Amino acid sequence: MGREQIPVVIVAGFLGSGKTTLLNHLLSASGGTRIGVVVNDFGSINIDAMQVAGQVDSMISLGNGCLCCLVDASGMDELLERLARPGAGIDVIVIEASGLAEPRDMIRMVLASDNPRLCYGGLVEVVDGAEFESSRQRHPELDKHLRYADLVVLNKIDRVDAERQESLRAKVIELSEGKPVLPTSHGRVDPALLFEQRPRREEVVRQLSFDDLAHDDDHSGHVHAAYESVEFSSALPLNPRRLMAFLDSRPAGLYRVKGFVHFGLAGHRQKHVLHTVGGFLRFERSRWEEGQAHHTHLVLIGSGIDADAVRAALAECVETDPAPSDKQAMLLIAPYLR
Ligand SMILES: Nc1nc2c(ncn2[C@@H]2O[C@H](COP(=O)(O)OP(=O)(O)OP(=O)(O)O)[C@@H](O)[C@H]2O)c(=O)[nH]1
Repeated sequence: MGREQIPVVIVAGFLGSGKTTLLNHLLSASGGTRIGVVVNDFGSINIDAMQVAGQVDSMISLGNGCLCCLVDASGMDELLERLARPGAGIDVIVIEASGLAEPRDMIRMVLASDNPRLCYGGLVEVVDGAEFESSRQRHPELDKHLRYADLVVLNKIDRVDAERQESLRAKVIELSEGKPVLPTSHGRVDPALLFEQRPRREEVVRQLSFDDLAHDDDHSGHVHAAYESVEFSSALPLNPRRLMAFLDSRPAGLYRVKGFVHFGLAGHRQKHVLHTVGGFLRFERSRWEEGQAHHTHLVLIGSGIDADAVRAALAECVETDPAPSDKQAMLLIAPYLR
């Protein structure tokens, strides 16, 4: 079986919003997941400490260049190629965009990559909750950045009065057009939201861990970003038309869908691995493991989603025809097949 694809997650956000803090949190809470990091300003990341802790296996610095200026997609490809080479053993790549980067260009560069080992892992836009209104006034383009986000981390919520938090969140949801918005402090997002977590590898000698090195260990009173996770399984095949209708109209708050689907149509009985991040959708055909019963299993993750409604909508996608023959329906899947 081939290696799983490596998601490339872009962390963007205005200057000082907390991108580096979020990245440091992901590194310290990643367990055994190996994160390859691309940063273009390493001033604030304590690289020596991370290397001591064995948390960062590969790090590529772009010095003082702005990442979004690398518009030549092949340049980005090369950069990602180095982190994606099988020998590096990297599970996920996180690009920390400089505060001035144009998120749309960053997404385009990642999507343009033709490296089959990589997949788009989403744009995480970090917002400084405390400075939100004043930053918007000075930089109206920030509103647009929110629209491109797959997930918005509403950071520094500890600096926002309790009575203002709800209206602030509502405003960010409105500007991001319904994207999942997670209020946090110190970027404490559950890494499971962004990538698969692996158990800590035993060979990593834990003399000194990043947790030990991190300065603010006091988690009391900190907000942990809340999200919902829904699981759906079916031993019966799914109807491709109905599944595509569900995916086309999925709520904006549904950040990720991952898993595999069984469409019981003759000629299309392979395992269809499904991966969505925000508005991005991809199917990949794969083989069922030896002896594995053909079935569907999906995990759906989002914020502000109605778990029962999502489950009910998926139940509606179950094939009712005992001998499905609508092969045309697979044409709806074809544009998303890799
Ligand atoms: N009170 C508070 N401070 C925070 C929070 N998150 C980050 N900070 C502080 O805000 C400052 C900026 O955080 P960074 O993580 O460096 O922000 P950044 O987005 O990487 O900044 P640039 O690289 O300059 O764009 C640092 O002093 C952080 O310690 C938070 O949730 N609450």
